[in-house]
Amino acid sequence: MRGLDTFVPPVCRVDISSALTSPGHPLATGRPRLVTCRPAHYAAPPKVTCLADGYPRVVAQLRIAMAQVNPTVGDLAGNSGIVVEWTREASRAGAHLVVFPEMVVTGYPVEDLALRNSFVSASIKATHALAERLSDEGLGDLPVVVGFLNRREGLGARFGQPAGSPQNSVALLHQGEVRLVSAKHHLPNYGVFDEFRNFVPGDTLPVVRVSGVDVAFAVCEDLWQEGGPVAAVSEARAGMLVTINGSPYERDKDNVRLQLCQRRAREIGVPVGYVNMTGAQDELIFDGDSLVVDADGELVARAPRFEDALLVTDMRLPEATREEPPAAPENSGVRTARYTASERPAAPYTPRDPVLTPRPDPTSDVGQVYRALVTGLRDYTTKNGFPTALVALSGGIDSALTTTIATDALGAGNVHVLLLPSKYSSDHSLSDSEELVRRQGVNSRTVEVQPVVDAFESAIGVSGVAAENLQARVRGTLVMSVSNQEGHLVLATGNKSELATGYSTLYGDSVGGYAPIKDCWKTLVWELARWRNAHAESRGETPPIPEGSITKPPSAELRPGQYDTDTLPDYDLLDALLDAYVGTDRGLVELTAAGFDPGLVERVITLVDRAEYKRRQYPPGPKISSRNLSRDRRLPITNRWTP
Ligand SMILES: Nc1ncnc2c1ncn2[C@@H]1O[C@H](COP(=O)(O)OP(=O)(O)OC[C@H]2O[C@@H]([n+]3cccc(C(=O)O)c3)[C@H](O)[C@@H]2O)[C@@H](O)[C@H]1O
Ligand SMILES: Nc1ncnc2c1ncn2[C@@H]1O[C@H](COP(=O)(O)OP(=O)(O)OP(=O)(O)O)[C@@H](O)[C@H]1O
Ligand SMILES: NC(=O)CC[C@H](N)C(=O)O
Repeated sequence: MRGLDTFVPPVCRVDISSALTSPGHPLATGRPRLVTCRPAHYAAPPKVTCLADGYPRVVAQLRIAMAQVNPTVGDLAGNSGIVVEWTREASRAGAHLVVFPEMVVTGYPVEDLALRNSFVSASIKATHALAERLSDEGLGDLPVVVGFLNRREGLGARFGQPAGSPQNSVALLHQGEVRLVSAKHHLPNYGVFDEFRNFVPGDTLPVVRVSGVDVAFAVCEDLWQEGGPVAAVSEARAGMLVTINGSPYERDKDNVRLQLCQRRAREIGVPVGYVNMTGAQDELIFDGDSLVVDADGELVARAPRFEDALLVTDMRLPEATREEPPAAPENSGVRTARYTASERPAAPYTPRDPVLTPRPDPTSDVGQVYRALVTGLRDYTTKNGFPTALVALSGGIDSALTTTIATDALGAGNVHVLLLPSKYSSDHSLSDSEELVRRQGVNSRTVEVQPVVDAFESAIGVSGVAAENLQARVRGTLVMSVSNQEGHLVLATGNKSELATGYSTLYGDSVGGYAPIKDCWKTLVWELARWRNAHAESRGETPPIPEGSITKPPSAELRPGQYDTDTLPDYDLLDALLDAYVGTDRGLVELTAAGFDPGLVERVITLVDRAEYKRRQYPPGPKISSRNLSRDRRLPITNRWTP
């Protein structure tokens, strides 16, 4: 039995060319969210493409629409509605083909919902209903490619589902029917992904002949791995490869994706289209960034980031010449193959090419992180049905930035802040908070915490760190009570440096439903605040964050004259060390060899390892790094191993 690495799947084809009429529409312009691309070479005489067999191909024209949209997990009806709406837009734009992201019908990732028979059945039903609805609404002639959750019949042993095993699949909808189905071949199982737990792999390459061009499809990770469907594209003599993706945002990943598409296009000698989703799902943010590269790897078209968009691109592609009957089995196009334990899950992709391409997106790296955080907060809040958010505002940078992200995501009217001074709060704590409230126009109220702290103290008698933490816990209780009473989502304000070292109070400042900056090192928190203020200034607006909140030395203000640097090293050094430890799994020996002081390394490693229990209880928050402190890094709490 061949392993996944070398397995080249058979091709399943469907030819729908004859059913298609010429689009005959001019490219629509000026429509909202429609990005049309007419690459320079479009107007030039068609290039004659020579394939591996040396035969020149006639060149056909294909107008392909890639819909970068924001589905919601589990909202099958809402997601189907999105597909219909954007298909209509693609039809207006005269597209020959419209392609949606990975598992757009169910939302992505569905995690263990994939293991529920009822959910798989609902997804299959919704996909068939979607094909019918598209036809009923006069859109049946336009081939629509969607990702959905399917099942492989007769292969249920591994998942204990008599009806069959779940598959992350792609479907072609055309003229009221699901015409072709095929499943993702490479299942990512690293970082945040658990697809080997949830799906069985597919074993076919789907190829659709549309307007005379053979277009092959693959699903996300299939592009990242050697072998499998992408390797079969040349053998299938397809004229273009289109991948449907649910590729989460990480800093610097846009370049990696572009280079990957470029490399694959050169390898297989045909253009590559890449459609990704937008929005956020729990901790993951999807930044869109859909793109098309030609057979030489040149960037032809690129959609905006973090925004829904329809990327319409005119391609000149080799016309399919082989007289070949569709090879798809009668109904689904899926061939069954025995799944064996020798098939391994996909390994992480390591870019091989040096980063040569200049960053095409003009937005700065920090600006992109900021947009990602806003997207994450907006979608978590709205998709979970919260109209408003609540932050405890201390005048420090963490709560100031958290409030600002909330204001940008939800609007000032939907953001509430509590000012909760205690006897240790500095004057600037209140004045900086009040200044932020004035600048942003959020809803604010002040509650003195001291009487409540005093009442607790007299009831149980606490001292030292326990007394310090009591203030934080009283604040946490007040914030949760207001949320409970009024229905706001509480935002925890902890940053990644605090989470890593355990520098927060359990059931105190760590309470909340969502933690917008939990994947941002403290040094990045300052950068983000400066970026946001500079961005406002560049637009002639008042900077939203008071300068004092950015420049003051960080302090928990739990006792007089307390500063973070009393117990933690300077944040530049701390963050560099934390990034090396958390981000790369290096231990004491390697970190010391890298130049960090051995005593400091030992101290920091101990802090990080001991705080695992706190991190497990911390709210979810948007992932922006290649290794967050949630699913990207899974460590035991009970652990006597020291690295
Ligand atoms: N393995 C484990 N599994 C489950 N629970 C475990 C545990 N180990 C300890 N615990 C429990 O955890 C509790 C101790 O944790 P906790 O109550 O949080 O308190 P603790 O970690 O002792 O102290 C909090 C630290 O965070 C600092 N802080 C607090 C607030 C804000 C900021 C800031 O600047 O933002 C900094 C504060 O100055 C102090 O250094 C104990 O009750 C202990 O029983
Ligand atoms: N006086 C206060 N009023 C309201 N909330 C407070 C107050 N002090 C602390 N908090 C809450 O507790 C969180 C932890 O704040 P703390 O002052 O301990 O240090 P921090 O981690 O540097 O945060 P920040 O930079 O926001 O001050 C704050 O972000 C805020 O949400
Ligand atoms: N959905 C997927 O298969 C995602 C995996 C892929 N490597 C990515 O992050 O883009």
